[in-house]
Amino acid sequence: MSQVTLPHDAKAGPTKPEVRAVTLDKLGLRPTDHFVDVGSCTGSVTIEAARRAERVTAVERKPKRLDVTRKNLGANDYDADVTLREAEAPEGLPADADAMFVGGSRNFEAVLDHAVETGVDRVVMNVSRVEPAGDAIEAFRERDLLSEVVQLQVSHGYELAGATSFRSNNPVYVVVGRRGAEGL
Ligand SMILES: C[S@@+](CC[C@H](N)C(=O)[O-])C[C@H]1O[C@@H](n2cnc3c(N)ncnc32)[C@H](O)[C@@H]1O
Repeated sequence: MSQVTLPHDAKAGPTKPEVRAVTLDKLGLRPTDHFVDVGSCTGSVTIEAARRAERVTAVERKPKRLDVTRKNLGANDYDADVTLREAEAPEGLPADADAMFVGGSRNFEAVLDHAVETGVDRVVMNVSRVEPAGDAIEAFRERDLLSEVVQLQVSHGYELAGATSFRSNNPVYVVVGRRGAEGL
């Protein structure tokens, strides 16, 4: 399968490929799944999911960014039935999702409530700042969703004076939830 290509940019930028790889692994998408991407922005996660799941709903509050999702989807191959919704979640969330990625953190507690109420099986939320990460972990725990927290620190090599040095990205906290999880 070809790499995800993102010819259209959005201010918030995509979830980085290495972080997407771990995120998608933790979501454990199945061919029959309905996946929902909260805060689709560039569509990078939407596209990856649309290659794995049967149905995908992408929800994005900013119309210009939803347009970027649409255009980047158009530049990639995928098999899923994809629905795009301009809404601020929990508004616009489907009631029959199996797996959910929370890439946009507005109203995340209400989004998690919706996930619990509608029986979403797997929920992953990515957070890059420490205090919001703590809030997210606590919110998952309170809802019996908390299964795992992974801190990712990705560095890319570059040539420096004839040798290889590394430039590091900010750490990302991947909060992994499963319905009825027993906690950490
Ligand atoms: C960090 S970006 C997500 C990046 C995305 N995963 C990608 O690869 O391009 C966060 C996005 O979520 C959107 N957002 C934040 N809270 C939201 C909500 N409650 N509902 C819908 N969109 C939301 C923002 O407008 C922004 O575009």
